[in-house]
Amino acid sequence: MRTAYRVQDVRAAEAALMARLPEGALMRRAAAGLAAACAGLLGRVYGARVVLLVGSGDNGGDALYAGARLARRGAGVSAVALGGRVHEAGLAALLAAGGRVAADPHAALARADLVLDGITGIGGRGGLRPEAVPVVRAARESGAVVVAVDLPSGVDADTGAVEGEAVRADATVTFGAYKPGLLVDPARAYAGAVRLVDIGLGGLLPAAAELEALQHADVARLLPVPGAESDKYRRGVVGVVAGSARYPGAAVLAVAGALRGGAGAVRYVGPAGGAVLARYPETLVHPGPPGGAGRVQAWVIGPGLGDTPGVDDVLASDAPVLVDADGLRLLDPAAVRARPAPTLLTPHAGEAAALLGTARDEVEARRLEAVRELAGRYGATVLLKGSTTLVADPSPGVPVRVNPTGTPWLATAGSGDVLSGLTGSLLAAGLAPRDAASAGAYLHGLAARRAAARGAHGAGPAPAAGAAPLTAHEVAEALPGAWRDVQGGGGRG
Ligand SMILES: NC(=O)C1=CN([C@@H]2O[C@H](COP(=O)(O)OP(=O)(O)OC[C@H]3O[C@@H](n4cnc5c(N)ncnc54)[C@H](O)[C@@H]3O)[C@@H](O)[C@H]2O)[C@@H](O)CC1
Ligand SMILES: [K+]
Repeated sequence: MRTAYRVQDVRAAEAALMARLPEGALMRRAAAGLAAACAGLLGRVYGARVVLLVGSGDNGGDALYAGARLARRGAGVSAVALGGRVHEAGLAALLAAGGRVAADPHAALARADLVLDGITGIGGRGGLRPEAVPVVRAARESGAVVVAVDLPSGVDADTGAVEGEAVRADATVTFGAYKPGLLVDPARAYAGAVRLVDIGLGGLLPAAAELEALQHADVARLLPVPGAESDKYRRGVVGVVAGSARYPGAAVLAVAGALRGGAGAVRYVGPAGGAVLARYPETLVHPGPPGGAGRVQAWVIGPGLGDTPGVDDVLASDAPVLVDADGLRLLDPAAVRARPAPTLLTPHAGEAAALLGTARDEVEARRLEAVRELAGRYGATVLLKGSTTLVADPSPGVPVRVNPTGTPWLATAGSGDVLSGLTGSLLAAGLAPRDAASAGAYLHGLAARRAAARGAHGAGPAPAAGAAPLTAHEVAEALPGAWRDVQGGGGRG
């Protein structure tokens, strides 16, 4: 599991560690890790041209010390100062190692092989300052590898928000712990490949992280495994209320996901039973209303409903309920809060904005705040879909989960219906809402990657390149392969 911590928690841990160590020891550790990562990216350090963008704080100090290490190994290193002052000891170390201050920043950048962005780290406030913008653009356009020190300068470490311009890095070398902005969009997209350098903060960070990203082994532990005694009822029956005369396909896709989520049976309720049975004869179908459909351990309601029939009926049940799409319209916070069983809401940014009474852009810009706010308001677990899908628990202090398997290929019609069915099925199989949502998002993303990489049915690890457009059905059909990937472990714990 990857965990990310807020700046105040990272600073507190650093302060506690610094009190036990000689002056400057932490920065030397950080700089050593940073220089090693740069050397790896350069391949050959001797003769390489490195430019340091140096702000006025310790982030610039890290860049200067790392630059000194690279200069000692034969790199040509020059520093461009962008703040009112520079880290004095760091600059002295660079000069002593044979580095220099760039006479002409733009000329230095034009010839650079690698640029280290040490403008701001966790102390940065607001976006990039105007004077830094042309320099950062020149770095990006130079063709050099851009490595962000701790964080891409200009992004908000705690929220992942990006105001104005920020450094677009190929890689980020972060110290001590991940920060939320490295895992949540929009900032995550600026960070490139993120590498964590251990500076010894472990044990000094709070017990509960701000953010968690599950990996294969974590998801494998959550997935339901049928016991020898299991029958379909013990494995859980998921009820799917979806589709309409106008949108029968949503019913078929939600059922397609539900059949691959570990529940023992899928009960479809609604007017699209014929279309569902034609594709999945193993489904139990009922025309409705949901109250008369028979026993279920969890409900999914919303995909393709067109209107909101059955929502009140389902919310009145004492089983866990997943509400998606049309089911989210006009959803009353008081009715959700009053439920005796858990509720899981799965909006995309537009639906989340409607529930919060704000604009979609606002939600996109501040995803972490939006998902927490919704979970608090509805007293429900909330899965906010998007390029970095987030899952928030209604209890404060519980880490938000961020899904690491997302892919732009998932932005395809009907893929959300598959996710609803899959996640509802995991709920019916007995997973807690937060676990069902995060395991569902993880498998769904992995399935999309598999399907985009080489069609739905192949086995074995998916290649990284050569992806092609995919349909929601292919995502559903790739789910069993995604389960096998996760259960196989692949060493990605
Ligand atoms: N505290 C520690 O123990 C360690 C800190 N380290 C480094 O220190 C960094 C934090 O250092 P600081 O607290 O000095 O903060 P930063 O260096 O991140 O930034 C603060 C400085 O930048 C200026 N600044 C703020 N916003 C700005 C903006 N938008 N544009 C330009 N300048 C801006 C401030 O006036 C201040 O001088 C970490 O990100 C990490 O790189 C590492 O060396 C590891 C150890
Ligand atoms: K930086």
